Order: sequence, then structure tokens, then C-alpha cells
Amino acid sequence: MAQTQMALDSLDFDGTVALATKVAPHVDILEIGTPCIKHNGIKLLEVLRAKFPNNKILVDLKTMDAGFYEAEPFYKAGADICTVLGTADIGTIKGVIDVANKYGKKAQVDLINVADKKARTIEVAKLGAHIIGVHTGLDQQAAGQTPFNDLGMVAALNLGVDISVAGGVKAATTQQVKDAGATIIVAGAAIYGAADPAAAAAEITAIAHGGAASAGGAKKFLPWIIGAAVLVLLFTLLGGKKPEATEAPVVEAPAATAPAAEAAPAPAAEVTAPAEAAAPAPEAAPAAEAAPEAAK
Ligand SMILES: O=C(CO)[C@H](O)[C@H](O)COP(=O)(O)O
Repeated sequence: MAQTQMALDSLDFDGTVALATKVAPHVDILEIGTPCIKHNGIKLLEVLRAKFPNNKILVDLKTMDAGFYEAEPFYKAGADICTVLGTADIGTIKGVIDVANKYGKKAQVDLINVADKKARTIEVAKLGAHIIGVHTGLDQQAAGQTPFNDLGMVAALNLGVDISVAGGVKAATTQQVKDAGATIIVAGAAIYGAADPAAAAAEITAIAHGGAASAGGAKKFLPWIIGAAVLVLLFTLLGGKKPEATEAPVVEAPAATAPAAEAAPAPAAEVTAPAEAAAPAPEAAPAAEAAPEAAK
């Protein structure tokens, strides 16, 4: 199973809270995006932490210096994950990992603009990074780039760390990135740009949770299946007579859909292509201005 993360990229405080209220039941992680946290500050984290106890919260600090010092207040205020740039000094990255460990939380190293992504990934995984962020930024998306090749390379390293993928991911590409090894699937524009953000989030989460939801559900019925098999074996050995098929406990197949999928209607959300979604132009993107409207 992969987790889903919704990137809240608006500048508008109330609009962000309202959008999070719609989307939170349908995703695992709420991300306070970089422009959003810079504009609104730690107060927004405190509000979201109090309102959404069932979601993890990632603060996309993209720290470049003073890792421990910069990230600590956010972990203290309830962040589960903070990000640090992979291009930062190794000491900065270590600082964020150390402070995450101090609070029992996680540090994500963002590979955006890292020249040698393979070498850096191996280096920071050894250092104890909890999550590697394979990330094609909004400006790179506008230039036509995607995170898919880098995701394949990082996943092939098999380092045993979580892999987050961000950069224009939408419902149509969720299965692809999940199959390629992403354990955290991030979507921003595909959700906040949709006519129905909750439905768009639910659709992505249903795909991301898909496989594991059915596998986990099936496990619940394992004792019944084993019991039925033992009964059949006993009757066969002792009586030489098989029980009628109806005597065995009836095992119903578990529902295959993830909770989030059940909670929302199947959407027909149109999502924009990465390059189209990328530009944070006021009317298209970060919900800055779109969110309050959408969030009513
Ligand atoms: O971190 C970001 C930009 O730096 C975005 O939040 C991230 O790319 C997800 O948004 P989208 O799905 O619209 O690309």
C-alpha cells in the first residue's frame, strides 16, 4: 500500500484550512507546502494539527541551512515530517534527521535540483533519512519535466527507506508511480485544481491503497479458511465422508476498496497534465485564490 499526501500550496490561511477540511478524510498526509508555510508560519501548523488529529502532517520547509534549529519548532508543534533539501550541506541534512529522531518523527530529503541523485540518495539513506523525496518542482514541470525516471532509479536502489514522489502526479499516473516503488504519493494541483477536491483525493487514495486494502482484508478471514480446511480433512480421515459443501463456514470475500474510496463518490475529476498544472499562476494554481472559493 502507498500512502497519499495532499499538497496545500495556497497562500490563503482560511482557504487552506477550508480545503484541508474537505480533503483530510480522503488522504493520509496533509502537506503544508513551502509557499504556504513561508506565508502563514507555524500558526497554520498549530491550527491544522488541532483540527486533523487523524492525519499526518508534513511541513515542506525545504531547509537549506541550520537544519536542527529551523526544523525543531515545527516538530514541537506537531509536524510528523519536515523536508530538507538534498542540495544542502550534509551537516544540515543530518541536523534535520537528528531533530526528527529526537521527537520520534521523520525527515524527508528532497532531491529537487540534486545533480547526482543516486549518490546523494545512498549517502543520506546511510545517514538515516527516513524518506527520500523524488520531486519535480512546479517550475521544472512548467519546463516539461516529470519525476518518473528518477523514481525508477531511486526505487531500484532498494535502500529500505520510504520513497515519496511529487511533481504533477494525478489519478491517471497514481498506479504507475505506485508500481514504480513510491510509498508516498503526493498530489497538489490534481486535487486543489479539481472541481471536487474531496472526490479527486478519494480517487487517488483508492488507487494508492488498492492492493493492500484487499490483501489486509483477506487476512481477517484466514482463521475461517484454515478452520474449514481442517474440518474437511477431519471428516475425510475419520468418517471417510466429506461434509456437504454447505456445512463449511461461509467465507465472504472482503471488500477490496480502501476506506477513502468508500467514503467518497467516484469522481470524474479532470486533472491537468504536469506541465499545465505546474505554473503557480494566480488563477491556475495554488489554490491561493482558488481554495477559498473551492472550500466553501
Ligand atoms: O512541493 C511542491 C512544489 O515545490 C508541490 O507541493 C508538489 O510538487 C506537489 O504539487 P503538484 O502535484 O501540483 O506538483
